[in-house]
Amino acid sequence: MTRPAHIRDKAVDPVRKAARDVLRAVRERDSYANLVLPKLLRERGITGRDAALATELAYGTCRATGVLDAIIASAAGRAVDEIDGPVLDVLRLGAYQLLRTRIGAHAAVSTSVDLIRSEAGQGPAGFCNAVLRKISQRDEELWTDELAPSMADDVVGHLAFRYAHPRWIAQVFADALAGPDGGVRAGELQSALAADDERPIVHLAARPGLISAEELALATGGEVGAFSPYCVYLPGGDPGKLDAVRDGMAGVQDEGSQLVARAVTVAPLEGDDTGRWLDLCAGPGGKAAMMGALAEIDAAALDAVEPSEHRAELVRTSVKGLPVTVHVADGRDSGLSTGYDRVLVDAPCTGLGSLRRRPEARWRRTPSDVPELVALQRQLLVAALELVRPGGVVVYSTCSPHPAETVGVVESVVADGLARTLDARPLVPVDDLGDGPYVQLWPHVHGTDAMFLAALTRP
Ligand SMILES: C[S@@+](CC[C@H](N)C(=O)[O-])C[C@H]1O[C@@H](n2cnc3c(N)ncnc32)[C@H](O)[C@@H]1O
Repeated sequence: MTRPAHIRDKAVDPVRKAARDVLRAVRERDSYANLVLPKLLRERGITGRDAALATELAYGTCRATGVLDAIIASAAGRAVDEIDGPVLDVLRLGAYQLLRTRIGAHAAVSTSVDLIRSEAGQGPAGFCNAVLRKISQRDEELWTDELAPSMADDVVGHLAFRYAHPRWIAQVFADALAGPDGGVRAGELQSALAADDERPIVHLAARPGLISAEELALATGGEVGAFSPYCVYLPGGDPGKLDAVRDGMAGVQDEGSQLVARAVTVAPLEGDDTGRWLDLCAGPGGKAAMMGALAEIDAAALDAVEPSEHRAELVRTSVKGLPVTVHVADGRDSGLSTGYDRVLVDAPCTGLGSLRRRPEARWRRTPSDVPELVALQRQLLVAALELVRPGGVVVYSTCSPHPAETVGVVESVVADGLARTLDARPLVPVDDLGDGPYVQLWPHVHGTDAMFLAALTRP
């Protein structure tokens, strides 16, 4: 029997309800959790510790979805696609609390049952209660022992389950860590997946020429970054509320991305830098803003290309006041004239290197996304090589460590005689980058997203 509205609403915890509503938007509308949640918290006046808990529950549940589903299916005795969506959202939220937080079992189960009952009535609430109680009988370790392949049979499959990644992505990480020539990081899969399963801290980029990283750290209570001279690590809080961010003195940008943008501007050239710089895939404009600020200091000018009008508008906003011209065009056929000294191709990619910053992304991507992206990446790189002058430099980067998107694209262009690789390691102030000539950053080693970069020139 469904209860009257005033009783229904009373029982529901607003923090869990907010997290549940995010999960629902992700499942029903393919929304991005990190766009939905902040808006929802603002609208409902959820702040402080409650906001932190809602964030942990929503993002944590999104990150762990595939593993939670395997456990729910086992406990429920049926596949998750046979469970009603709204009930599944709450089961995921409850299972996450039971397995991956310190919230007591009683609170995790009862708040979940309340959520279901308020919406769907007593029957589904009873089902939810039974499934969550069954899940609560074991911890995550025991469920992993029960449901994951053993380390002896399948290391990658086991670690994928343990650290909540789809198996194919864990395999991509393993391949990338092994590297094209035997790899210095083979054997680091467990650390890599563990770091990718953590919620990352926010990185700020101090706008070069306006504020130093030290000043920004003082102003925000943050800590100066380890590698990028512009980076500040922010321990917590909403970066959108910081004066420095509101005033355009700083932006939110992963330290790895800062290093890529900077690398383009410090790469040695043959001949003088004539000040013609290009960002061929600019939206939403994080790297264009960094390169534009450095261009201003070096008396250079940056052209920024982006085919999507909406994203081009984001670039215009982020480069306001800088010597940057935004072009709405396809980078493969931009209409720009050749002769650039420095070109960045920050190619559209699977984003497998920044999964930790986009909670639901790992469960949405599929291996079938890769070939089309690789074809586009290659075409963009070829276009960049036509736009750069002889002796100029093209930096090719992806926020993905997938070997097909990184080394595969670069080496296919080199094999066709269209480019020669340069050693990218001296462009990045990071030790321990292996044998080169490429740079592959990793969350578990550098605390950055898994950015790849290669430096190329015309042969
Ligand atoms: C990885 S993002 C670039 C991120 C950006 N450099 C930054 O730091 O903010 C790739 C961008 O390439 C754009 N893109 C997609 N197809 C493109 C094409 N054919 N030519 C140029 N850019 C393209 C996407 O719209 C997206 O904005």
